Amino acid sequence: MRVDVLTIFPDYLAALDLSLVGKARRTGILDLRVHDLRDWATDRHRTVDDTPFGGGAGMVMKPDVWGRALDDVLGTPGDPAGDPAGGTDGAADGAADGAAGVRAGAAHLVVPTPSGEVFTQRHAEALAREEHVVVACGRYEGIDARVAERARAAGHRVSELSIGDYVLNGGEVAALVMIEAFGRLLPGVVGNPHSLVEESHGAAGLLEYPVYTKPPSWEGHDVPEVLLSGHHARIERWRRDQALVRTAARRPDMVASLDVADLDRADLTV
Ligand SMILES: COc1ccc2nc(C(=O)O)sc2c1
Repeated sequence: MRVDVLTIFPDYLAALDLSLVGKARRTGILDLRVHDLRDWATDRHRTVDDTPFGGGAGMVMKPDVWGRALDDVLGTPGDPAGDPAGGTDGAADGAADGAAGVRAGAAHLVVPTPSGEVFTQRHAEALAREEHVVVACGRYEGIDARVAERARAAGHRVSELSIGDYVLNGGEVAALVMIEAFGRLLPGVVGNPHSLVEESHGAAGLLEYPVYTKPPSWEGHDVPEVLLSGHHARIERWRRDQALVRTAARRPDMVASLDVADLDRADLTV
């Protein structure tokens, strides 16, 4: 999988050299390239912003600079120079803003923005199935709206996504979050793929149960007996019940999509 990140702060993405995503880069699972948007500016000050039409505070990122950068990085759908050979239109619904007009093999453009759809594990799963993702990190008051419009018109899937109901100073932190979230789902990145099922927001659709390790008793706090019993069926049931209780208590919004039979059977007194 190829991921390109465009930003005026390339060093912000240095964290992606570390840990599992860094290992995925070194082993070739993830081809991650970070670009300085100012390389596509044409004036000697490498200007990327200008005043907003209609007035208002702050500056807006210039469409021409982004257009040149995205032409180089997104490539033209079906153009081997721009997209990895054999790119498939693999993004499932949910990660995009409508499949209409998307061309097979076109790179998926992700634009972090506070005005975007909230990024969830479902988006991560869909993006992990893409061959080529480009992340456009905005700064100032944002990127001229015509940039996303032009990419859609060229046949690219464009997803404008927010990592939550708060506002950051730019798209880089959101890019780090999203790239880690979908990068870790790529085959071979996480050692034990089964752990992807049981983790919070994973395939089970629940928050994760509490975890413990040695010592069995620590400063008067004991590990639940069942986990020391060696009775795997009881342990599995206890973990499932804990996940249900936690989800019901902390994320009632997630409970709606659960299997009612599971809820009925659960020992919610745990
Ligand atoms: C100007 O670019 C920005 C500014 C704030 C911001 N906040 C985000 C969020 O996901 O909360 S993405 C993002 C991009």
